[in-house]
Amino acid sequence: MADAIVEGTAKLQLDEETGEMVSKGELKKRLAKRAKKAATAKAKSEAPAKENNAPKAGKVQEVVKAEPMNMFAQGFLDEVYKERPVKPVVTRFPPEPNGFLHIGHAKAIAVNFGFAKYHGGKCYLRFDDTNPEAEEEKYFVAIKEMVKWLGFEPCAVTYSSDNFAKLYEKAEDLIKKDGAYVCHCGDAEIKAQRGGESHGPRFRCEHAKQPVEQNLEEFRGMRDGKYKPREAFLRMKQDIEDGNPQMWDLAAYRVLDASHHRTGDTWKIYPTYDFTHCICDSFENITHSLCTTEFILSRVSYEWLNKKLEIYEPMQREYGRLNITGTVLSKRKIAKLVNEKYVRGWDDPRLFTLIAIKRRGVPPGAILEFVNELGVTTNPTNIQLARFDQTVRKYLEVTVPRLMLVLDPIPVVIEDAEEIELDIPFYAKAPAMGSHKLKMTKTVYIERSDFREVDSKDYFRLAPEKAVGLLQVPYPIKAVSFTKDGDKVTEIRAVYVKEGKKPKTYIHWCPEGSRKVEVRIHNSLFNSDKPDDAEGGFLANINPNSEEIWSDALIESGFDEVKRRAPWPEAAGESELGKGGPESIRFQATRVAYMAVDSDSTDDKVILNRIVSLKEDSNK
Ligand SMILES: Nc1ncnc2c1ncn2[C@@H]1O[C@H](COP(=O)(O)OP(=O)(O)OP(=O)(O)O)[C@@H](O)[C@H]1O
Ligand SMILES: NC(=O)CC[C@H](N)C(=O)O
Repeated sequence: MADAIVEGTAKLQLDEETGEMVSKGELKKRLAKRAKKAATAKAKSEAPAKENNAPKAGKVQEVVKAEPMNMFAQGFLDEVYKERPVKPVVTRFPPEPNGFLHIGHAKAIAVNFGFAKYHGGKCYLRFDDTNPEAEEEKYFVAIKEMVKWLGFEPCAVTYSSDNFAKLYEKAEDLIKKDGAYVCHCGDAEIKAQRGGESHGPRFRCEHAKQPVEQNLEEFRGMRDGKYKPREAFLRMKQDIEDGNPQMWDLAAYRVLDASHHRTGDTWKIYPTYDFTHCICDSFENITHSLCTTEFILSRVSYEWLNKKLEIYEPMQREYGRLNITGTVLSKRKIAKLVNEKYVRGWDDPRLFTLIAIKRRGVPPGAILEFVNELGVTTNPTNIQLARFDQTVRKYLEVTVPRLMLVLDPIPVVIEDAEEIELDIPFYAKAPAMGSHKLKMTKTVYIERSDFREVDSKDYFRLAPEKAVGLLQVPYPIKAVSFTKDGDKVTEIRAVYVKEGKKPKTYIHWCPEGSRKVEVRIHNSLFNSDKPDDAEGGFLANINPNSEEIWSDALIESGFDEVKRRAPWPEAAGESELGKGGPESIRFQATRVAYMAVDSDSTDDKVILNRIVSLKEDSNK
């Protein structure tokens, strides 16, 4: 029987409904029984009206495994390339260094870097740093790190501010071509010129009539500090009659009394996005300037300016934003969560900034797979958190080792057991992952929830006189007695069951001497799928149980080898960096969840984060 069990445990499967490890045959039986029950229920519910084939709200639909790089070979991005089939392709990812990147930016990174890579070209990481008031060193560093972590290497890291002198020259060129004028109007006047609240007729102000020489002189005056902020600004002379508001003589330069992160106090004037972006794209010979659809109207001014300046013209095309429902991505809102201590920081594993997703333990490859699976079109993609988790789960399933971790340990003394050494595969289905030795002791620890003081017919784990298998252990055990302190069971005594049928289920355990760890189980931070729309605002919608802490969990000693061999999986972007952070120590805690080491860990204290549950949470 012993051999049969050891051999058998390698083939055990998780019963997702009960969380038990059972044999293939038993699982088949259970599934058939449940399917029958579900079919009967369905027949009953459909009897009067046969409708509602729509997928159940909140339920994850089957994720079709996408071909890697699929998003470039077909659909929108393929069309974009066909519109301008040039080589080498040159793209850029242009974040503003005014905050941490979020999951939506992962799409932008995958699109821009991926497009160039797919076509054998190159992609710049360009910091769009024209707004000195909002920029900070820590964001530059974090953004660079995230791009690398996702496995991309920019051909160069550039800064819009590196071009301040050249941009200034282009502004003078534009003035000389009578394409810009210095305007002294205030907000109310500008609004009126653009039709006002009542969308009335549009008109230009008197400043638009100024001769080129005067504009040049005044613009130089702006540069030389003759004007205070808002006293003067450079305006492009576009087409005020045009139906597109992006052509209504947009600002090109404004006076700002701010010191710039890179250029210090050199400049008193700073170019706007509308002036800067298309020209920097042109300077860098960008072939395809890919951005999100809120810039569709801006495409007209983008093309107008490069044409007017007679410089190289990149092609701008727009794809749909990626939005995740059930969380907030806005910087202002996350700042509130952080400042008011609802979360541990910008990298709290319950958030969807990229630093948070990274800290939670999600591998970069899973994020790229997620973006690729969703595909790229011009429509915004609104995705439920559960869908993201499902992709991560599938990715981890075949790439990380298995270990036993007990969240809420309770000792079981197996009276007739002797210490034995077991050889346990890291993942039975992937022999290449190898195996590790584990000493099985006379006392083992099992999950409190795997024991019941009173047995019942439909219960298959440990109970008095009921046999249950311990994963990888030669014989099942049955409980013979237990002791309590008040309501709490403090010890179970058990014996081996050496004769008879194989047990129906197997549970995980840890031997004596296992390392104590803290486990943080993260649940959704908000109760609703739309926290922004919640009554009382998003803060009133916070889930009070979004972080559960198990401070006395135990991890088996195989953890040391998993730690030594990280990153898991090896092929991800983080191994290209030469080393992974603590979060790259990933594994599946059998029957518990996918786990990763948290950055709060020290040499003495290991803290684990739940990356994702083993199955979709039933309460979602
Ligand atoms: N949710 C998203 N989905 C896809 N791309 C995005 C998303 N958010 C931003 N991007 C793209 O990332 C690039 C760099 O973004 P940048 O940091 O300047 O964005 P942003 O629009 O200010 O972001 P946010 O306001 O959401 O923090 C831009 O090309 C932008 O279009
Ligand atoms: N064209 C773009 O990609 C826009 C980038 C710019 N930094 C923005 O989001 O404001």
